[in-house]
Amino acid sequence: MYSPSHAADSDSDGSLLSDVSASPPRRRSPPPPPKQRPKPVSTSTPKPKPKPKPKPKPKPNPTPASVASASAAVPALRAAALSDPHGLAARIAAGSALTAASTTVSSSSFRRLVQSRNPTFDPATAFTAPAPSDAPTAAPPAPCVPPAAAAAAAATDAPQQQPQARPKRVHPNSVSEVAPAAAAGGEQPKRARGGSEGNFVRLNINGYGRRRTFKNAQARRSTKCRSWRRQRAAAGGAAPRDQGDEEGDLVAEALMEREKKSASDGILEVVEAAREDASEQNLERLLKAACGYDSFREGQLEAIQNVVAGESTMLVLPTGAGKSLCYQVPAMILPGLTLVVSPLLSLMVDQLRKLPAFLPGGLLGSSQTSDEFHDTLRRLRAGEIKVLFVSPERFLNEEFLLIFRDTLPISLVAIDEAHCISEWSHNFRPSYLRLRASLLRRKLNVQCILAMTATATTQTLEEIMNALEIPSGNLIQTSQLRENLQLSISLSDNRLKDLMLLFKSPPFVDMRSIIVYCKFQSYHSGLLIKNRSRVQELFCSNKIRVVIHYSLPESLEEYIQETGRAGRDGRLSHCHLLLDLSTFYKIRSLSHSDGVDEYAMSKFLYQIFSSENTTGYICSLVKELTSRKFDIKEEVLLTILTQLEIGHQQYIRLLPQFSVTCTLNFHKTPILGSWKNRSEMKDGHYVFDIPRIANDLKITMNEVSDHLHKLKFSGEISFELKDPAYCYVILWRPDDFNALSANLTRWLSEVESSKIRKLDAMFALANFAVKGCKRTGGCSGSQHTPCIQKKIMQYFGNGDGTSENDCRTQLQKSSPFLQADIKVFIQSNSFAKFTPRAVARIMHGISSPAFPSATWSKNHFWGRYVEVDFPLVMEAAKAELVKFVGKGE
Ligand SMILES: Nc1ncnc2c1ncn2[C@@H]1O[C@H](COP(=O)(O)OP(=O)(O)OP(=O)(O)O)[C@@H](O)[C@H]1O
Repeated sequence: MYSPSHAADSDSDGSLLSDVSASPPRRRSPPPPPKQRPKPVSTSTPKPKPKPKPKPKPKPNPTPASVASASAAVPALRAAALSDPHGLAARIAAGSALTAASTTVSSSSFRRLVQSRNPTFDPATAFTAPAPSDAPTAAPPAPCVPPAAAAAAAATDAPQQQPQARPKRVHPNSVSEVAPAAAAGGEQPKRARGGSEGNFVRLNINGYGRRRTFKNAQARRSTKCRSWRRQRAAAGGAAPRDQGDEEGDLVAEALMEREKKSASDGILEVVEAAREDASEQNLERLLKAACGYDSFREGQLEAIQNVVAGESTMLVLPTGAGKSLCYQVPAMILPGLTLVVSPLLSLMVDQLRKLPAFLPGGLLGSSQTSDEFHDTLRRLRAGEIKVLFVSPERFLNEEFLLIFRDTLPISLVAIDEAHCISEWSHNFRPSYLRLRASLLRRKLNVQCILAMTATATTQTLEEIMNALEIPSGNLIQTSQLRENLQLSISLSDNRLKDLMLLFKSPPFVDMRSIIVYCKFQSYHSGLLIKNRSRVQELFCSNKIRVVIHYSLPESLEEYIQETGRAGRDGRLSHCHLLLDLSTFYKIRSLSHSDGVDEYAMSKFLYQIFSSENTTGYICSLVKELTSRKFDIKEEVLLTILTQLEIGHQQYIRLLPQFSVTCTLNFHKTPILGSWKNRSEMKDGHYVFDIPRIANDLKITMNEVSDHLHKLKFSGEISFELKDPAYCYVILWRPDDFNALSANLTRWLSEVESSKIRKLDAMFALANFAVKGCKRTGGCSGSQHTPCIQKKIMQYFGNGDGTSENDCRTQLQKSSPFLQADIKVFIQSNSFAKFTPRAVARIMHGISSPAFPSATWSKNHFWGRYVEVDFPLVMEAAKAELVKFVGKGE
């Protein structure tokens, strides 16, 4: 197993650096097997939808046995690591374990848990308290009051002293007003009841009150008019139902009756009608009743009908065109849960807030507190959530899958910003790599996927549809451009001055709400909270009329997305781009910050699969340490690990990230024998590695952590967790490390090239507008709407997303002083172990984990050659390093 101390030792030769001496001899890697290409994607605008084709019958739900046999295909892992890796099942069943603080160590469930997993575990030795002198001598602090106890005390005292305030009615999806729930036992926020809100929908459209096995995939397009009731009865009727279910049904039925009576707005009736027959008329009635809109916008109806019929669909609508509605309406109709995967917390919060009032939503983000997480879990299990927003990081990890085991049927997975799946998109996200139809089907029994994006080239669309197994006939695409945007560009050598001038000149001078996109500073920097909320509100309420790009966007996709923030209400709006060369060079340089040398990749792979890391055991890589050691950014480390998990061969299984080093102090209970043996004493504290304890005791890291929390809440210990790490279990060791590292390096370098091509295409467009446009096709002054639109259409119509670009001429091919400067630089910093890439990054002013800007930007060569193409600088550095090493310096 990897531990921080090992990390420090294992690269003692420092040989990762100064790798100019040839990499270890290796066989050339075989190219990865060719990807299966989907049928060609039509990009006509808008595209008439082909007649529905008969589809193969959806596969029946895998039985638990079939799921078990599928998972048995991978090498056997320890039961402990697989069965309940985070103790979630237990926590879900028993409520929050953290609040059960009264248990003592000797009677704790922890002991039973360890014994059940590890029969050879000897509690007598493990839990025998050593002599008191072994315990740290620090004076015990005042006993902590467990939060649950404090909450309970507050709950019993408070009402006697104060008259009860009338509960405030809140929108069920109000983000700001719903306080995070206290741990179990604490008071939960009250939800709005009655009328057409929360409960009404929970009971009537969730279907959780009764256990149905309805699967929307069973609906066919040709049966859109088939009764939803009949489908439900057919699918669910045969399943044996136990008494508990029947009771649940009765309760649900009774409540449904009650709620029906109070449903004054008749939404239930409209929802039922749309379930019976998802015709245009019924869906429009639902749209009117639920959202208040009279008609669907282009693409919406078709997408909704597709999804309701259980057909996976790719939806490409411009920003602000109303993509969210395409999962909201199906969520009202479909019986199970709708999961929405979204890349940014702010997006999720915004979408959650915008759910119709009676469509209850929840959120599971990667930065949630444990209380928030447990509150969402509780609401999920209580059937109070119909639409769940999930971050891609949370999605499909073991902890997440456990939530859905057995209980919650999922009708639809909607993937927002689906372009993040494709490494050829402008915004590739490693965590999106896990979103594959095969995985969704296997792990969550999801049959229907809705992928949504505002911008994607044909190559990106192909890749998304391939990964999500969306038939080419199910692409719904309208123009990626909105007609109400006036696009202008001007060349600037003093952007701040030009920005100020712009603000003072028409039409910008009359505008009250403006967004300025700056690459290197966020919108709220330096804003007072009041102003910041106003900007946020304007941003969310579609009232932005002007967008100014102070820096060049990194791709045409980004340009479209960002300009798309303006005029979302359809009114004429203005978008101006200030083009300057220095920003272009800076951004282009930064595009090289993710690259990895093959040699570093190979060393990293050896670390992952180090012989200390036993197959089937929990292994960890401390993020910061590993990143510095291999000079690879943390996101790139994660990308590589994810590839090892989801590639053609599954080498590892990623576990949730965890802080793996624990520093412990005992206040009451002397240290557990088993833990003591595995700890080091440092400055009077016990320090141990959580994965090591988990592996030795055959329990999960979450179980170790839960136990620590219990002891902490009962005032027996205090502890600190540090060293956030990537955690994984090895399933399969690579046969050929060299081939694997060559493949991964090549893949990363292709991703990097694609990023650069996109930036170059953006630059080419802007450069053409300011220098090449003859202003004959309707362009005038800095107004370039016609020529920009034309170029954008060409770009998106072009298979690989590239377009002719003239930016390369802007980059210098070389410089007479480059070689000499590199020589001086290397000689004057001979203490450092450089790679050619590291030298080139410094010459380009790019910070990296091993050569951070905080240290290296003081060097006067920092960023000096930003205008010379990066690969050329790398070549020059390599030549100099070879000479330097050759001389034995
Ligand atoms: N059929 C409709 N009629 C009127 N307004 C609609 C309709 N559909 C959606 N809208 C409104 O359009 C606005 C934009 O919708 P939404 O946020 O779903 O757009 P989007 O396509 O997801 O945009 P982005 O790509 O920027 O996230 C919302 O205020 C929404 O209520």
